[in-house]
Amino acid sequence: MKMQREHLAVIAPVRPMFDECRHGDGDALATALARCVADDLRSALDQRGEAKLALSGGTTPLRFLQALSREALEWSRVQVLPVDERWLPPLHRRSNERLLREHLLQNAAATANLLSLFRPVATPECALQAVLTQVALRGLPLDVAVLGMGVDGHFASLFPDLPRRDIGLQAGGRAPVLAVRSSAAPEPRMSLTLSAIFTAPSLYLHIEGDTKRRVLEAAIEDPRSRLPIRAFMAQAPVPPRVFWCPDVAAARGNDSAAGERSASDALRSTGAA
Ligand SMILES: O=C(O)[C@H](O)[C@@H](O)[C@H](O)[C@H](O)COP(=O)(O)O
Repeated sequence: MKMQREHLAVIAPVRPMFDECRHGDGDALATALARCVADDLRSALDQRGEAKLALSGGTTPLRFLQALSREALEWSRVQVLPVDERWLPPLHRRSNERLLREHLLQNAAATANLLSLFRPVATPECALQAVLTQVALRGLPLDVAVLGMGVDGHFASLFPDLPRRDIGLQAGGRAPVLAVRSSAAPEPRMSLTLSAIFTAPSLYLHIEGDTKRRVLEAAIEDPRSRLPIRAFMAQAPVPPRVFWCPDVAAARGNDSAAGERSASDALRSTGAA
């Protein structure tokens, strides 16, 4: 994979980057990120009369989504889509669609339009062509993409054991959506690929805790790293803006032993452990 070294040079001074992107705690981080994303959406609405926003699931985004839902803008002209979906019914507690409906599509953002990556069929593979067509026609190009990251260095549902890295983790990958099965995920997934995520001129990475910081630092500093987040940071057409706060997660107990194990596996895989 060709690494854009000049780009890494931009973000490579990692510790200063973490000084710049550091926010006191999860609440301050969520508010700051919501304001930046809302400004990006307003710019897109001013320029084109529409805006397209891709958001991650998981636990980190909750306060961010709630803060974003309170931002005043023309939400009825905003298309929101998950960067990935667990292959579960939209009412399931682990559904990312449910997360967005419950935490973003409320308050000012109640009128936003949600593009689902889920279809009521048995597997993501069965729905892939339909979802791919809809994402290509209605979801892209994005204006803003906000990614999270697992302690194993995954983002979206692009995990370290992804078999089709050429499609999922190459900027020039031939498909915007991929059906994913991974030993790291309890259910099959549908995920945007880097080629779809990179259509956004505004890229954000939203992470909390020192464990994720160490994984990200190691991935940025090691050109041999095969962690998915390395593929994102190294190929991004614009420098991703990292929003990070220190170990709030540890205080909440999110940096669990399992999380530490995955992180040390990830660090070992980059030779940084
Ligand atoms: O569907 C998902 O789970 C997300 O899209 C995923 O990529 C998430 O961003 C990371 O797993 C981090 O999750 P946490 O915020 O819960 O650590």
